[in-house]
Amino acid sequence: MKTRTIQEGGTRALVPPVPDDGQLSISSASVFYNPEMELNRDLSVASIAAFSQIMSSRRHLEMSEITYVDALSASGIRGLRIAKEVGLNVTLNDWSEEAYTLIKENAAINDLTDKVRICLGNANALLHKERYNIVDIDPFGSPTTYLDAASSSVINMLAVTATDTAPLCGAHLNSGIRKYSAVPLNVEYHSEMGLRIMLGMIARDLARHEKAMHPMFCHATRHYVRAYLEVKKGANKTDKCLKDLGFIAHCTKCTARSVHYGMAVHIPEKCELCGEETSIAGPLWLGPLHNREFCDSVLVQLTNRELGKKEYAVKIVELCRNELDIPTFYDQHLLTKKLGISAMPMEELLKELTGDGFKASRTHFSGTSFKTNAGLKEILDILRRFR
Ligand SMILES: C[S@@+](CC[C@H](N)C(=O)[O-])C[C@H]1O[C@@H](n2cnc3c(N)ncnc32)[C@H](O)[C@@H]1O
Ligand SMILES: [Zn+2]
Repeated sequence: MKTRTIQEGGTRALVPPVPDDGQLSISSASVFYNPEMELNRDLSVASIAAFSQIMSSRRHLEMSEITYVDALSASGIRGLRIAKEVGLNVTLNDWSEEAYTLIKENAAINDLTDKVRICLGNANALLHKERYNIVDIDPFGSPTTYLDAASSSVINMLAVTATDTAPLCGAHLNSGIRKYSAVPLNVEYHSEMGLRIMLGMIARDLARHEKAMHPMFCHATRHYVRAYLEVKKGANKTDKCLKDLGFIAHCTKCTARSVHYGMAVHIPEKCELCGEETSIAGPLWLGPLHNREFCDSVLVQLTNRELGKKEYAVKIVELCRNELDIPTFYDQHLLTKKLGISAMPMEELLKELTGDGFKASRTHFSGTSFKTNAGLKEILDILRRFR
């Protein structure tokens, strides 16, 4: 296979050349390497390092005693970075023979041959057979077909990427329903919707194995969503976790929304504000997306490392750290456009909301979005005040 050398963080790797048309697709390269995912992998290194450090100090473990698997490795770059830059006991798996050969070469050029285990086989077979402290599922497309096996395998942390943003966000509705056993809505907070639909699915998969999840840090970009979830075993913990599943009722006319916790709940059919019929999304995850202390630890890890996408990564984690635990956000531009007035500076808007006694924060989802516990009516009153 023709290859070129790339460097991410402190790790080098041989990867397939960029296709002639510059378009990356699953069929254009025999082994998939996506340079756009460097940010995702930089954040993985920092997040998994932060989590492993917490584990190692709580349980008096050496980093090399903590097991990590990248069940879908491709060139191996993700897992090799975790081995080299974090020092965990890493297993890399892929079912493609070409990927397997390339991972071996990449382990060798990083002096990791004796330190990592490389497997050729089906990710689900491996994960149903073996237990790992940290399980990473980073597929091309939807992670759902790996979630049962990953839930069976995981002991402490599950990290999951989904790149099928159109089904997740309601743009391809039937595909979303088929893959995630849930109804997403293509609304202005569709990126958060996608993340919460994926998390809802993961919570239900883990629950079948009597495991509960606690999101530590989750983020969405235009091309994917990614979640780092602490996992705990036990029926009671799992029952408690499932209480954070539910539905969102959204009014497509005025954009008011209400959240309804539970799997069998009564959801009002009419918008409480304008009386229009609501659309229902779910079941999805309504609980927190981030743990503040964990985000602080990830920030320390990012600051202390040489990373290609460090600046952007820090910005995302800082925004996530300060995001309110509220399941939807508003887009200021959409609201002011509807009102026919111009938008106010975001800091001003947040100051007005907090001045009126509400909580308010920016979000990492977009520069024009904000979260608040104020109702739509109160938000519109503030925007009109500043027209
Ligand atoms: C998106 S790539 C992985 C990218 C990699 N995690 C990274 O960060 O660069 C997905 C890989 O999964 C492999 N794959 C797909 N289905 C699989 C399965 N059921 N078992 C094992 N490998 C599989 C493909 O061969 C491909 O190399
Ligand atoms: Zn309404």
